[in-house]
Amino acid sequence: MLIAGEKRTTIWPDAEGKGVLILDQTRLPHRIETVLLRDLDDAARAIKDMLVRGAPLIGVTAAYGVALAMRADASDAGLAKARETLRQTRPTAVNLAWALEQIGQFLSQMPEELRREAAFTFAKHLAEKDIACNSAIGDNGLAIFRDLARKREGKPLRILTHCNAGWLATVDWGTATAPIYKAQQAGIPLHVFVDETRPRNQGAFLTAFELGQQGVSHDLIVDNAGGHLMQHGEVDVCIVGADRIAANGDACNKIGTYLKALAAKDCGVPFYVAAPVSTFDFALEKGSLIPIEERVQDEVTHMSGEAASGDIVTVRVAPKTTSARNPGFDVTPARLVSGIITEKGVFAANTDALKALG
Ligand SMILES: CSC[C@H]1O[C@H](OP(=O)(O)O)[C@H](O)[C@@H]1O
Repeated sequence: MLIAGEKRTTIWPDAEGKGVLILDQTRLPHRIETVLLRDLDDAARAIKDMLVRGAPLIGVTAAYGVALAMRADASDAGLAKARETLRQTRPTAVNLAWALEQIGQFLSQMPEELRREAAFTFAKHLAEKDIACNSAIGDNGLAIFRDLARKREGKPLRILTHCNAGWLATVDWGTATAPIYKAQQAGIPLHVFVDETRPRNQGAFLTAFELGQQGVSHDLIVDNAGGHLMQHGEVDVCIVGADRIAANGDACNKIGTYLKALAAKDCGVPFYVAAPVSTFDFALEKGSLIPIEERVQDEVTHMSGEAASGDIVTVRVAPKTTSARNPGFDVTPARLVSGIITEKGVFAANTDALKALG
């Protein structure tokens, strides 16, 4: 359960064996609520409707979704159906396809009668691996933050991040936030500028919530303020997550990331992408080939929040006659990326060393 300072987690098997519990991220920050996923359809819906989100967490949830499916039908056909149902939920984060391939290969090699228990064991393994992986990303990113902090001569290191690549986007630690939490633990003074990240407000709702829970100094900013702060020397480093990274280091992340990278380049601010190797898609030579999820218009024409009554409400903010475009992600070219922080180390984009990870 997520209590500041105690074990953080976003997904865990129900102790009574009824299914898998998740933190319902559509209710944060106003409500801390869990949802029990009982079957494949529950898991698919949780990913598609973003009760769980974030590339690594989507992958782990999909693995648990396969495990839930095996309880109903552990046949080859049942396994194929589970993989296809979950694959169709969201197209951009490659961790989804990666996790389904991993658990699919693992289960297809064993007799049906063993798959039910083995699937849950494998999903738990992926979850534990995610935690270790993100902790290593944190350690590798901490080295960068230490170097940058030295120039601050005791004043806070000022970090800008976009969307939520925090522990809420993973099983724990996060990717972009892992170096932040490690730096906090190491006693490095820091302050984080949190992009609100329209339209789903993952920054305002999730990253701000996380940092508040952990006691990390931060300011929420509108998405369009980041360039101004960088122009005025108020940002020392940008760090973001990723949903899919092409073989050349082009990084696909939440919509608006590309604009931050452009501003960072123009202002001489280091711009880092933090992601596990499982977020790389080495089959794609460049980022323009990454499928970009187009989500529903209502996410743009409406906003949700907590009313004075304490109810969570959604209101229309655009005229009824106004349509909307809602691409969920954009691609930051490798030339704008200072480095990619992985569990295996920090790599310059578009290099042979990076490609050798594949
Ligand atoms: C650690 S991956 C986080 C990544 O996923 C988010 O997308 P979404 O909230 O739509 O799942 C966003 O792109 C984050 O950077």
